Amino acid sequence: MHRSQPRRPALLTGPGPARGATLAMSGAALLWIPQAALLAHAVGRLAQGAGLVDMLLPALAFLVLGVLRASSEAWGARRLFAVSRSQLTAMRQAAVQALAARSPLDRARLPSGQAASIVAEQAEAVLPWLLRYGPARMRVLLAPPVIALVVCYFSWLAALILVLAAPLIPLFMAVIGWRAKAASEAQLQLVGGMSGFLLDRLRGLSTLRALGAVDATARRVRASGEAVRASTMRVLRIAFLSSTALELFSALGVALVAVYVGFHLLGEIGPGSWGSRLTLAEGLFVLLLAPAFFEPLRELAAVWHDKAAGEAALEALDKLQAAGLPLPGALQEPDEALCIGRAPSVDIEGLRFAHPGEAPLFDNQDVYVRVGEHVALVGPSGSGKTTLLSMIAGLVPVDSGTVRIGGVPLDAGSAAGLRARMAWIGQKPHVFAGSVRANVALERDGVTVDAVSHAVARAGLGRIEHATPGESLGEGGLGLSGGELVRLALARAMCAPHAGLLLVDEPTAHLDRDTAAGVIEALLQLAQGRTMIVATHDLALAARLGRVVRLGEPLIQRSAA
Ligand SMILES: Nc1ncnc2c1ncn2[C@@H]1O[C@H](COP(=O)(O)OP(=O)(O)OP(=O)(O)O)[C@@H](O)[C@H]1O
Repeated sequence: MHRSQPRRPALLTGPGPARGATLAMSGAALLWIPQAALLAHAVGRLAQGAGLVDMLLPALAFLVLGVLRASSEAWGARRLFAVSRSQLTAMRQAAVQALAARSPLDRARLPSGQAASIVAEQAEAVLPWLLRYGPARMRVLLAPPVIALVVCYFSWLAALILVLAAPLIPLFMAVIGWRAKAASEAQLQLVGGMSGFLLDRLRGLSTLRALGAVDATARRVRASGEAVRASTMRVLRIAFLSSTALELFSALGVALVAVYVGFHLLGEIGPGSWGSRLTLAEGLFVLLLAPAFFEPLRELAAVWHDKAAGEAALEALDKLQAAGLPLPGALQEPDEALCIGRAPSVDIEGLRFAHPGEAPLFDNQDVYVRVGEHVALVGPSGSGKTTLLSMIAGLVPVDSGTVRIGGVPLDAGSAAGLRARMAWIGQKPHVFAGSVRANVALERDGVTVDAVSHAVARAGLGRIEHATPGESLGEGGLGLSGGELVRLALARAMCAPHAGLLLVDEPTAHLDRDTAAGVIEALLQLAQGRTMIVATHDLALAARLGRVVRLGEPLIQRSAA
């Protein structure tokens, strides 16, 4: 697919809120022209025999201009920092919102470790680009042309030397910059890949240990680290090369002007100053302006790789915002006013759905679950049980057909409100690093301490809590058994009294008979007075539910409902 150019931050594209700040920072460089004039004038006067008293006024003016220059730069830098920070925050928010707006079933989403690395770490590279590259670029557009004109007023030959030396610098910078950008992109990709790899392996540490794959994983981590080191060195080499080339050309330019002015003052070189000979003060003035002509170019070169890194980071942020499978109603507040009843019915009509790039999973499927009914959804592996539960939860948009929960059509407008009245109980609930209670409460509004205590006791989680009082559960639930994880999911659902529809995905898979029996009891107790659909291969569980339905057959004839 053709990738569009990354969106440039407004600071670099047009008049943004920080345009004034950038101008103040860049314009400050021009104040060196009157400062140099004062300096040259004072030296000229001294050479003509003036006393130190005559120097007081120029010295004072020089000082005032210096203070003005420093304060204008400081004000601009502070203002630019504030605006750039808020702009970066906005970019991060947009990326996170785009991630949140994608369906959890979207396989094209970046691994969470990589996404986290881009948002938290790589995105920071945008800041130096805005803070240093932006003002440096404007200074290059402003200062050298003005200085060249001023020098030209006194000596066209000195101006010509400056103007001829200048293009060599951007030319070399551009050539080196292409390589720097490619190297920076490769570097960011490597760092992101390594972060993602590390996070995924840390999550699966117990599995790796069980499979005896810890050594192999350690070797891969070492190899990734080595690749990142080599790529960092590549970026640094290019950065050093670019500044060396630049220093060389600017030193040559200044030296040529100095040679010209020196020989001109000695009377060795006549032409180049519009027919009249330069005075000492004029020669000195030209000489003082020559380094200031190259200074912005040197500054730009020093921050050139900031642009490359910033653009690469912006591209990575853009990648996070690429369109994908949407999550219906992702960024909406749940509609509190939706009225679907305490234990809603589920009515699916003419459902058609295919995962992206795959054969249709459902073709004109009808499903109906009555108010308060408990249904077991069975079928061979891959028949679409989990996918169907996901569509009832509004986690993925249907291709065609309608899903109604409690009579309310599930669409982008109603999905958030309907989801707030459902609970999902899966085999692998995500466990956050935190206490058992924090993992049950999940900082949800209205979940009281009493409700959490009650849920922990009813779900049989008290044993883990007492075994590790006040201790944090590991990220991803390391060390928790399959049965304990399902109990945690049950306890979470118990703390959601408004969830009238329970969607349960294989709650007893991989559990021994006794544990499974305990989970089934807890589940049935939780489901009292609620509608429940359970995807399962467990015949013992299916037998305890009101109705068993094979996928591919209508759950109930609509007329019989
Ligand atoms: N996020 C996804 N993206 C693409 N295809 C998917 C996705 N999730 C599932 N599938 C595919 O859809 C089909 C149905 O999968 P699903 O998990 O819904 O079946 P299931 O009946 O729940 O299976 P099981 O009993 O093994 O859990 C499978 O072929 C699966 O590969």
